[in-house]
Amino acid sequence: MTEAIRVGVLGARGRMGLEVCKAVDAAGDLELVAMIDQGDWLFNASDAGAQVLVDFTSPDVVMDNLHWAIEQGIHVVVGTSGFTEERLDRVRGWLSGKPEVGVLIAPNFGIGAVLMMQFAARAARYFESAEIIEQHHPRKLDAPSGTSMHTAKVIAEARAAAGCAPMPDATKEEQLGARGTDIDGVRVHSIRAAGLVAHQEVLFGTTGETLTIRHDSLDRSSFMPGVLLAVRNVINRPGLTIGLDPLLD
Ligand SMILES: NC(=O)C1=CN([C@@H]2O[C@H](COP(=O)(O)OP(=O)(O)OC[C@H]3O[C@@H](n4cnc5c(N)ncnc54)[C@H](OP(=O)(O)O)[C@@H]3O)[C@@H](O)[C@H]2O)C=CC1
Ligand SMILES: O=C(O)C1=N[C@H](C(=O)O)C[C@H](O)C1
Repeated sequence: MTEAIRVGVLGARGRMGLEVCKAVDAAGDLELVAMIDQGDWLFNASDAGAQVLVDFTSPDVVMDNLHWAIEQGIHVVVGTSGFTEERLDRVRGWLSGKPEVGVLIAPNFGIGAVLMMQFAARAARYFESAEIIEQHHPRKLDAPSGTSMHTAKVIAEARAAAGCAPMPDATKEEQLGARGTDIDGVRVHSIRAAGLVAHQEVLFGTTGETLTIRHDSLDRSSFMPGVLLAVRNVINRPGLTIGLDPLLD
């Protein structure tokens, strides 16, 4: 019988961390060996022999955690948001000194959310306008969401590759924030309201028609199949993997 993969969770007492601990614990091929949260010693994870760390902490601390794990030769699955191109380049730099280590960073582990981003990229070239409306629970620290920023990026790349003209928008006078924020030329609007979990609409428009692509995470369990898929694969994927797409394909 193959040995279980030893997994440590960072942010283990948080909303996502708790769910990940339950999911890892319930998986026969994985063993939960470390639960680490604010104030705990990261070396608890290496002392426990963790082969993979799962990070759901905060954008403020995730880079330090990642750097430490890569230095220790521990593979990492990251769900924490806040990854700019500059941050990704820093991770690539750290990995160049540890080529055997795998890091998988996904803006969203929901399979439906991954498909929503793929569908949005596919639709992007056929519409004059594209705007994103993301909605989350009010305890979320960052806006716009990592998912919406990644979606804006893939839409912008698809539009640039197809040579699309700039989106029409005659706005001349704007109250601050009325048109959302501009991410790679795509407007992103962030809503925070009690009762929500994680939701996103991508609204496309062109002459005489609109297309709305919507995804809803109604419960944090929606992220778990994607997280477990990443944990099982990251040990055989040295270097940096961004998003779940290569694992699903
Ligand atoms: N990629 C995806 O599919 C998803 C990503 N996310 C992202 O995951 C992140 C976490 O979200 P969520 O679980 O809702 O947030 P929470 O605030 O509920 O959880 C974060 C946890 O991390 C702890 N923490 C803070 N600093 C450290 C540290 N240095 N080491 C270990 N633990 C630490 C926090 O402790 P304390 O509260 O004491 O600060 C808290 O318990 C966010 O960036 C969110 O956007 C969320 C859902 C899905
Ligand atoms: O904080 C959250 O809850 C979520 N964060 C991620 C993001 O910023 O996109 C993923 C999902 O939207 C839930």
